[in-house]
Amino acid sequence: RRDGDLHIGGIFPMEGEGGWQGGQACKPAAELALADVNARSDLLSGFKLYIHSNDSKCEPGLGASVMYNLLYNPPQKLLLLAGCSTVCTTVAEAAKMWNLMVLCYGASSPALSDRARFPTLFRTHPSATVHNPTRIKLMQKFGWSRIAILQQAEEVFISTVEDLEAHCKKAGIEIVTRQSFLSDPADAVRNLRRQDARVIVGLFYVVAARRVLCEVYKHRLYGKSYVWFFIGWYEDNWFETNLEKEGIDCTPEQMREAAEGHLTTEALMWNQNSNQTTISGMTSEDFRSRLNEALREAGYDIDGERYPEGYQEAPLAYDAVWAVALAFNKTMEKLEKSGLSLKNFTYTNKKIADDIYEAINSTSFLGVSGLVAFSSQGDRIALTQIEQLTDNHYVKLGYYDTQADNLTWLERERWVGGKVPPDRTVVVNEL
Ligand SMILES: CC1(C)CO[C@@H](CC(=O)O)CN1
Repeated sequence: RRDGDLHIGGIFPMEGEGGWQGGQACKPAAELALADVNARSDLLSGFKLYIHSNDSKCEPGLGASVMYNLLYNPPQKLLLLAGCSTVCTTVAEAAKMWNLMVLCYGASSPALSDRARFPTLFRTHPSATVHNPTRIKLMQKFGWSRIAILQQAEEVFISTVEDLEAHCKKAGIEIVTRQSFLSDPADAVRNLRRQDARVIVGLFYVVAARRVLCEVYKHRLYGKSYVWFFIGWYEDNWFETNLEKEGIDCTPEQMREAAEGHLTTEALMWNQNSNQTTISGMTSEDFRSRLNEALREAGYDIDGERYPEGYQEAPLAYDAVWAVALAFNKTMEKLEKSGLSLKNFTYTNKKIADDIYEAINSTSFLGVSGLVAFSSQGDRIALTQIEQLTDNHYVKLGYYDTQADNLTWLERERWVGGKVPPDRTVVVNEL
């Protein structure tokens, strides 16, 4: 019989001004998973898993101090869960000194895909680069081989664009111009028109996206001769809210007109097949109901559509705890063969750390966020979803499985001009 307790650290972004406060929904989701794995007699039998957590406010410094407090206060922790790219960068860079795995449920930065800097990092949240093969696939599908890029000067978008450029080069797609801006996109948008850009990939946070869209309206860089790729994880009506508050001098009608027809790409975070039973015995819709119940109890007005931040990513946190439990289970079985257990883990014991690494590295299970598996860089392997804004609401156009290079297309796209916009000015020779 094995008995005892297994402890991990949880660093959740709950409050804070900047960044992503996704811990608000992700912490409750992780706690649901903790209850579920502890209720399973066939998992970690004889052991109970505990999460000791604190708020990072999505600030790397505070995240670091939360980590030190977790490590220098008993009981000893076996692994760290964390959210936010900035916090994961700091925590994952330091954790290797304690032989600790770090599992990030809310970090999209491409910079984290680096085994040299982050040898023990895994993430159930896909890298922002997961959009790029999908963008290329769509360009090939619609015959666009001449594109432009408009990006906000933020680390996550800079490294995503570098990855996109590499994909374009490989696919023989020409980038006629790459414009970036800090916070005011006016000049950058004007330059797009000068370069006669027609197919434009836009990479910016949602506040900058509203500024871009108003400039696009003013420069008439929309309609039947243009195609915009935006990021798909903004809130649904992002282009008509907060206009006054953010000093956008376009009306909701003008914003809607400029937005009509744009495409979006995003990583799938909720298993699409809603009646498929996952490892927990729940479907992703069962999970949604349980999460909503937990959030109501925490005081969120879910029925009034007042969702906490991180709701979209909650399945990633839920599945992260399952990945830990399954990896510990696998490690325990292996250690038992040599008369050891996870209770023998210490911060200086690289041997057991390597066993835990191996176990996480070979993860493969169906979670509420879909198939959970990691690349050799510890990145989440995920499907992407493509949508188009038609008559002011988002229509699902299809899904893309990069690994299998399989595009599921629903034939629902509609073009303002009734046909696929060309990627350049088409000269019609008079006969
Ligand atoms: C899709 C998004 C909003 C991207 O940023 C992640 C947070 C981060 O990368 O810091 C959370 N999920």
